[in-house]
Formats: sequence, structure tokens, C-alpha cells
Amino acid sequence: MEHNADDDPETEVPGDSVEILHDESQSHDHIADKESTENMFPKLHRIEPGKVGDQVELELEPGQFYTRITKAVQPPIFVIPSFLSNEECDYIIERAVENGLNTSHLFGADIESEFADSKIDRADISRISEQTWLHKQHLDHDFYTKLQKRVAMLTGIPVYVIQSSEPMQVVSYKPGGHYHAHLDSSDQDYHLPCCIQQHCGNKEETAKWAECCRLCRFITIMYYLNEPEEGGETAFPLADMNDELFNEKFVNLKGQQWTNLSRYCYNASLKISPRRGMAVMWYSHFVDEETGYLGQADARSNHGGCDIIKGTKWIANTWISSTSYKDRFIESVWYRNNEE
Ligand SMILES: O=C(O)CCC(=O)C(=O)O
Ligand SMILES: [Fe+2]
Repeated sequence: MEHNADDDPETEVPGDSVEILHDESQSHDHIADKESTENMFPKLHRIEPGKVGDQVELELEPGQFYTRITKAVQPPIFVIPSFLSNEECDYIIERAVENGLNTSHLFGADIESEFADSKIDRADISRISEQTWLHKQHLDHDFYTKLQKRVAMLTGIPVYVIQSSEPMQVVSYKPGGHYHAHLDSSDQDYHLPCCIQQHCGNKEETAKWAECCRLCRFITIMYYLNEPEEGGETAFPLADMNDELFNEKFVNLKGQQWTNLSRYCYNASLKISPRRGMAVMWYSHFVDEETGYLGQADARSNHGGCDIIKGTKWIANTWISSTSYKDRFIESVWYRNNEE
């Protein structure tokens, strides 16, 4: 098994002891020098994927080894089998059920009208699933901190950046359920503030939400909490696609059939079958070469969930958000200082 020395985990969890400025009145002038700025707001780390099939052993917790396997290079997509234990999977499902699930929506789109339109075939509805959000207070403290440290070790992203991101989203699909290909983040309106930094009221469930902020999800870590009996693969229709095909499929056919995973799942360049406890990790954005912070969204990260044929599928998402350079001092609405 290949061992990549560059990826050796540090003994210290990234950013575990980092203090950040929480006072929004602090202006940039208070940041004494470049070095301290970069310690507090480190540039984004994107793991080098190597080549498809590469395996790297990682000690993400003392004495606990995990294998990170490269599934694609553009964008980097990895799977980590048994990232969650069976007990952890069950625990997340239990908490989600306890919390109650609601119909999933789509950021910036009106899914209600798709459901309401009797002429729309179920296969053509963008998303059919139920979901809930698990905030810190819904989860056992030890579970919450342990998982965040494991995620920090996996990604090389500081714990406080992870804590500044959204709560965990848990999603459940029944037969016929799916999620057509999409980006997890926003690929436009780069002038808007990131949603993690902006109180958008309770507009989340409406298309209007996208008018007030944009999603700034740099990394997705998606966990399979169970295995459906049939179907429910996660498909990346454009991963590692050469430029010519990409232009043909994405640029020329923008918004057309390839996103429909109910009909075209088989055609995707990468499909991952759900395995209980497995994590799938990918980058939805490039790192801005000039600033080292959140860059443009990567269209090749389009992905979704194919139809469940038989059984139920449970997943959870951890999204790690990052701001762009100009907004790096604005505190996240999810980060609560002195809480620990
Ligand atoms: O269900 C899947 O496999 C993909 C889910 C997904 O893309 C999402 O929840 O954003
Ligand atoms: Fe997604």
C-alpha cells in the first residue's frame, strides 16, 4: 500500500488551539502583521489526489488508521471506507428520526412548484428526499468533537473553520427518491456574502434565500449511513472528463438532460455505491491562486444521487465552508466563541 509522507497526519489537530478574532469591530488595521493573519486565517488546503486508485493510510485518531482512496482527480474525489463506525451511523440516523425529517428543498429553486405540477414525471423532479439538520445541541458532545477532529485531520482544515460551517445535514431517500446532478455550492453571485456569514431569516426554504447570500461550500464530506438494497449510487457525470467532452456535455448542453440522474445515472463518468460508514469527500471549488482563499466553483464537481430502486438510503453531509479573501474577518453565524 502506497504511503504518502506528505499526508502524514500531524499529531496536533489542525487549528485546534487557534484563536480567531470574534469582534466584528476589529478592523484589518488590528492585524499586526502578515504572519499572524495567516496563522488565524490560513490559506485553504486542497489535498493532492495523485492518480485514480491511489491509497493513502492516515492515522486520523491516535492508533486509528483509515484508508483514503482516490476516485477522481478533476475534481479530487476520495472515498474513506469505514470512516464512521456502525454505531456512529446508527446514532446519526436515530438523532435525525428523533428530530423529524421534512421534504428537501433546493437552494435558489422552487421545488414546491415541481411537485405541484402534475405534468412533471417523478423522474424529472430535481430532488425527492427528506432531510433534517443536526446542530451541535442535537448531538452528544463527545461524538461531535471526535467527529470534527477526525474531519479536521482528514482535510487539513482547522477545527474552527469546520465549526464555522453549517450543521450536519441528514437525508433519507425512499424508492424513486433521487437528487439530480448539482453543485453543492454557488457558482455565481460571487459578490454576495457567504450564507454562513449572513442571517437570512427563515428564507431557507424558499427560492428567495439565494438573493441574500451564496453557498461557499469548499469541501463536501458525505457519509453513507446505510446501504439501500438496490440503486442509490452517487454519480459524478463530469468527473475527470476531458475538455472536449466536457465542453460538449457541459457547455453546449448546459442545464440539459445529463443532470437527470433518474434517466442518465448509467452514463456518469464516476458512480460510487453506498457502503455503510464510508465517507466520500470532494472539492466544489478551486483555491484562488492569488489569495489562497475560496476560488471559483468547479463544474466538474457536479454530482447527485441516482434513483433508489429498493430499500432506503440514509446519508449525512458535512460541508466545510470557506469565505473568500475579502470576507475572511467576518465571523460565521454558526461559530459561537467560548462555547467549548
Ligand atoms: O445522495 C447522494 O448520493 C448525493 C447527495 C447530495 O449530493 C447532497 O445531499 O447534496
Ligand atoms: Fe450534493
